[in-house]
Amino acid sequence: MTTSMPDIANHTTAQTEGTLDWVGMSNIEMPIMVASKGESERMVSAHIDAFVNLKDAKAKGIHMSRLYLLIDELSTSNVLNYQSLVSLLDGFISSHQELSDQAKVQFCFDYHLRRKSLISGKEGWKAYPVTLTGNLNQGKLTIELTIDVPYSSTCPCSAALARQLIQKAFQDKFAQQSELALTDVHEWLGTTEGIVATPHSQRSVAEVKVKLNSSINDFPITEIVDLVEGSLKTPVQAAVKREDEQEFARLNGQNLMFCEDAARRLQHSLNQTDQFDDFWLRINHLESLHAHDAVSVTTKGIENGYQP
Ligand SMILES: Nc1nc2c(ncn2[C@@H]2O[C@H](COP(=O)(O)OP(=O)(O)OP(=O)(O)O)[C@@H](O)[C@H]2O)c(=O)[nH]1
Repeated sequence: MTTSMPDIANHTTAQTEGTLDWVGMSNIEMPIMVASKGESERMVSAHIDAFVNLKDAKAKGIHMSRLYLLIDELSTSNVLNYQSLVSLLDGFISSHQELSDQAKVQFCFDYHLRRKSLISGKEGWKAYPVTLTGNLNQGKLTIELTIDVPYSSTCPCSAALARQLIQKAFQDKFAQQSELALTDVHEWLGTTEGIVATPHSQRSVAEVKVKLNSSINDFPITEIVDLVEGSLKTPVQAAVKREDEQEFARLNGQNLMFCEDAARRLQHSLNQTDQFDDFWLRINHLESLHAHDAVSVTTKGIENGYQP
C-alpha cells in the first residue's frame, strides 16, 4: 500500500492572500553547454536564477521542482542558445497554468576565450563574466546578453601633466648648454630623471548589455568581446613577453582615455552594427588616483528602450 504524501502547494490555500511579482530559486549551480557564435559548444559552470510570478492570490505557492527539472533537462540533454532559452521560459509558464503568466531566468558564468598576445604570437585564456537573461511577460519576450570586458585606461590629464614635468626636466638639464649632442639627449631620455613622471592608469571594466532577437541563435559572445577590445585598444593581456608589454605601453600611450572617451568609443562601435535591438553600457575606471571609481553610462537611446 502506498501512502499518499501531503501536497501543500496544491491542496492548501494561502494564509494571507496576495499576488507576488516573482517566486523561484536563486543561485542554482549546474553545468550548462553554451552555444556561442564561432566557438565550439562549451560547458560552463553556471549560477542560475529561475522565477515565475504568482498571479493567484489564494494559491499557496508555485511548484519549484517543475522549474528546477526544466533547467536540469536543459543541462543534461540540450544546449543553451536563443531558442532553448525561449523554450525554457515557455516551459516555466506552461508548467504553472493558472498560477503564472510571467517568467524569467538568468544564467551567470565565466566564458573562457583564447586571446592572442600583442606581438609575440603567444596565446592565453581570458575569462569573461557573462550573464544571459530571459524574460517572458504575458507573451512579450526579452533576451539579453551582458559581458564584462576588462581593459586598461591611462588618464589623459595625468599624461599631459607628466609631459609638462618631462619638458621642465629637459629645460633644467639642457637649457644652459649652447650645443645639444643627440647622444646626450638620447641617453638622458632613457633614465628616470629624463622621464621624470609617468601618468597613472588603471584596470577598467566595460559592462556591455545587448538586447538580442531571434535572428541570432548562438550567442555573440566572442563578437562583443572583439568589438569592445577592438574599440578600446588596450585589453587586459593573458600571456605577456617583454615585446608584448612594450606594445601594451605604446597602446596605452596612444589611447589615453577618460571614462567618457571609452563610453563614446563603444557607443560609436555599437551604433555601427545593427544586429542588436538595443544596448546599454557602463564604463568603470577603477581609479588608481582615487579610492573611488570613475563611471559613465549610456544606451542606444531608442524610444521605450534601456534607461541609463
Ligand atoms: N513553493 C515553495 N516550495 C518550496 C519552498 N521551499 C521549499 N519548497 C519545496 O519545493 C518542493 C517541490 O515543490 P513542488 O514542485 O510543488 O513539488 P511536487 O508537489 O512534488 O511536484 P508537482 O507534483 O509537480 O507539483 C516542495 O517539497 C516544497 O516544500 C518555498 O518557499 N515555496
